This record gives sequence, C-alpha cells and structure tokens, in this order.
Amino acid sequence: MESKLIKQITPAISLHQYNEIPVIKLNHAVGQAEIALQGAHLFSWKPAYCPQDVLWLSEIEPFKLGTAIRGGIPICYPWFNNAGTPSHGFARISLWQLSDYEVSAEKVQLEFSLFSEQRLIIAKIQFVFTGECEITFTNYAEENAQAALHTYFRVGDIRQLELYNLPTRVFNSLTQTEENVPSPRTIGELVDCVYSAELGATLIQDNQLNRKINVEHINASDIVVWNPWHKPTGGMSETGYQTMVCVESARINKRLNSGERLGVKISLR
Ligand SMILES: O=P(O)(O)OC[C@H]1O[C@@H](O)[C@H](O)[C@@H](O)[C@@H]1O
Repeated sequence: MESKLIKQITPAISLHQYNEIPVIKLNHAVGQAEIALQGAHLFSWKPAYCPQDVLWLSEIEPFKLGTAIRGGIPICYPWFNNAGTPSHGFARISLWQLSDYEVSAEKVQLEFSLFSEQRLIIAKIQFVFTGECEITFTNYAEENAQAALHTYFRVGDIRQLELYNLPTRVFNSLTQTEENVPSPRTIGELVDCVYSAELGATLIQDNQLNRKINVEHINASDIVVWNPWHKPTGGMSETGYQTMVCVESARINKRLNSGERLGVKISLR
C-alpha cells in the first residue's frame, strides 16, 4: 500500500493518503486511530494500553475509492444490507468531511459530516477517544432511515470466542426464520443473524487474545452478528474469517427519525 502524509493538522491529528483514500490519523496519549474520509470509516483503534488493534481490517484491503473498506466500522446508512443498492447504503462509499475536532490531554473528539449534492447535511458521526471509544451517529435526512455501526472486531481465533448477554431468540437471515440459539453464543460456521438489542451491552470474550471487549449498544433496536466463514466475500482472504467477528449496533427494525442518534461505546475489560 502506498501512503503519504498530506497535512499535519494538529500535533495529534494528520491527513494522509492510503492508495486512493484520504485518511485521518490520530496519534495521541489516549491511543492511535485511523479514519478514512470515505465513509467516515474508523478502521484501526489502539487504546494506549492495548498492544493489539481492537478492530479487524482485511489484510488485502485495497483502499480504493468507491469500494467499501472491508473491516473497521463501516456506517451502513440510509439502508441496511440489500434493502437498496449499493448494499448497506451509500454512506460507506461517500466522502465525508472532517467538520470539527477537539484535543485535550485525556480526550480526543473528532466529528465527520456527510452532505448531499445540494450541500445540505445528511448525517454526522462523532468519535470520542479516551481509554474507550464512543461513537455517535446522527441522522439529519428528512426521511427516517436504517443505520448500522457494522463493527468488525479483531479476535485471536473465531473458534475460541464467546458472545455473552445476547438473547436466545434470533432472526436467522440465512434461513429467514426465527430460531432459538444458545447464550453465550459460540461460532463454528457461517452466521448471519439479527438479535433484538433489548439486553444492552454484548461482551466478546476472546479466549485466545485473553481479552474481553464490552460493546454497549446505544439507542439500538437490533444487534447483527455476522461471520462469513468459508463463504467467498469481496475484499476478504480465504482465512480472513478466522480472526474477526462482526457485532453490529443497528437500527434495522426501528428506523432512525430525523435528528435521532445511534451509538456504540467500546471498551476493553
Ligand atoms: O459484503 P457487505 O455488503 O459488506 O456485507 C457483509 C455482511 O454484512 C452483514 O451485516 C449482513 O448481515 C450480511 O448479510 C452481509 O453479507
């Protein structure tokens, strides 16, 4: 991958170019992060105390304009999956603008905005990095919309993973039926399902990397759990599925009204 520094914005924030994609980099005492302006897409986050990235990014990611980045936190908006074309909405392949930032000793706040062709605001996303990462998405379109913070978590080994605090009733998108599943949930095959977010936070227990990630879904109606296993997936190698799990904070069944927010707070335990 070709990368070059375009501009140092503050001592902690800089603009780079990764192949075809402009990327905002954060390098601060609270940790490091990388956010592509295409999609306002956070694809790397390492809190200062953490040796491993919290997020998974495909090792074959091409950073190509118009192709959604495979990994990190794509923002699916204004629709989820194939409710429209392109899949998961246009937000993740649109260029957003860095519209505000605030840096202090213990906290960095970055805000990105998405505008229409008429230069009207459509959506905003705010990232607050401390030892945790809190993300707040706001819908500003007139119409209500679906949205998902489609987080790819990096894990040591998908087979040594347990997901805690999910309900036992789920909508299986593969069979298009509701079914009962165990909780805690382990993953040993292609999984694509939608849970109700009624129980709040999901805990990802990674028994290989020996870490727990707490995923607090804020104002979400649904949680999507996805791992493609051997199913060929664009932008992912044949073995990519082994080190990732998607736990997505979403508003699929209950759409976001104009002005409404969806968020996620990610912390390591
Ligand atoms: O390949 P895409 O468009 O990024 O989607 C990846 C997956 O995203 C998940 O959220 C969906 O539940 C899956 O059905 C989908 O396959």
